[in-house]
Amino acid sequence: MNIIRTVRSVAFSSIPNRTLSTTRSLSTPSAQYTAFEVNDKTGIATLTLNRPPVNSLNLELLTEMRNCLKDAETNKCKGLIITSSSNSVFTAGLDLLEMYQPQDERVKSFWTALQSMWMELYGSKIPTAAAINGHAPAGGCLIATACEYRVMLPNFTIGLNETLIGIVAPKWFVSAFLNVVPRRVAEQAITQGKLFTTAEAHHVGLVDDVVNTKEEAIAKCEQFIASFKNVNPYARALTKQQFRIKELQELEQQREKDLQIFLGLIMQPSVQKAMGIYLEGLKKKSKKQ
Ligand SMILES: CCCCC/C=C/C(=O)SCCNC(=O)CCNC(=O)[C@H](O)C(C)(C)COP(=O)(O)OP(=O)(O)OC[C@H]1O[C@@H](n2cnc3c(N)ncnc32)[C@H](O)[C@@H]1OP(=O)(O)O
Repeated sequence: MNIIRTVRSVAFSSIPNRTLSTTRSLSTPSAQYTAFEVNDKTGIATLTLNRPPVNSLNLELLTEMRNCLKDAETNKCKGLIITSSSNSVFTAGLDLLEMYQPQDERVKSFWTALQSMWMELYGSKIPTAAAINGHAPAGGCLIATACEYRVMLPNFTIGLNETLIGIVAPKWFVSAFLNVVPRRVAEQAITQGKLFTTAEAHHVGLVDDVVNTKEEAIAKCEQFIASFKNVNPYARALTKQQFRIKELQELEQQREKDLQIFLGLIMQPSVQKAMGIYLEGLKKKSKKQ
């Protein structure tokens, strides 16, 4: 196995001690919202999202994620697991504050960073797995469906709920969802903005397995990655590419158009109003708790 020399990480207390003896993480001053570790024994990288309270995906977090994904692939890690440092939220999806009353240049960089992160994850040559240890609405579901394997803890929710906020899930969000659930289930769920419970998600195939603890979820992801141990990585990567190249090329060729569609949509006064009301509702709920 290649020895990893460049690993981006933020040290934080929620990394279980169990992993400390066998994992390595090097800090970079710019990594604020992620921890990135590589297990020396297995060669598997773990990317932990760590932007309290709900890991909402802002420009900086998306940029860090992309850098970690690139590092994992460049350093020929055996696979990559994405999880969260929170006990209840995998990620709350895109940071609504990036899209509500946005600044022109920042919102463009934000969307471009999301496109880049998704292309890196969806097109990754190495096996990818999501240990979904909390709620995963919208952008959270996007990250999960970009991975090759998903395992989830009970009593959380996952799905593309954009229509409930008055926004529209872009085509590439839908394509990845369609890879894992039947078309009819997808159409009904996405138009309704349905968030599936863990049990429902398992039933329709949106998640592959359900386990009770984060440790078990990581172990399941490791098992999935280890299932490729006798497979030639080059042949595996090219085969995976055959399944995913269409969506990747479509977005690559239409990045600017996709950005303009996004801007056109979120800048509509009615969409801004709906987003403002939704955010207000979240804040009221949060104060009551
Ligand atoms: C063309 C446009 C396409 C765009 C595609 C969009 C994709 C997206 O991802 S849009 C985002 C969709 N996300 C959601 O709808 C989730 C909203 N959040 C929740 O439902 C809940 O927060 C939760 C279930 C994820 C977690 O619940 P809980 O642990 O109870 O935490 P709180 O609700 O109390 O939230 C704490 C704190 O965080 C703020 N917040 C929550 N989600 C977001 C978010 N996505 N963006 C920004 N901020 C968020 C919430 O307002 C609270 O803030 P404070 O009141 O200031 O503490």
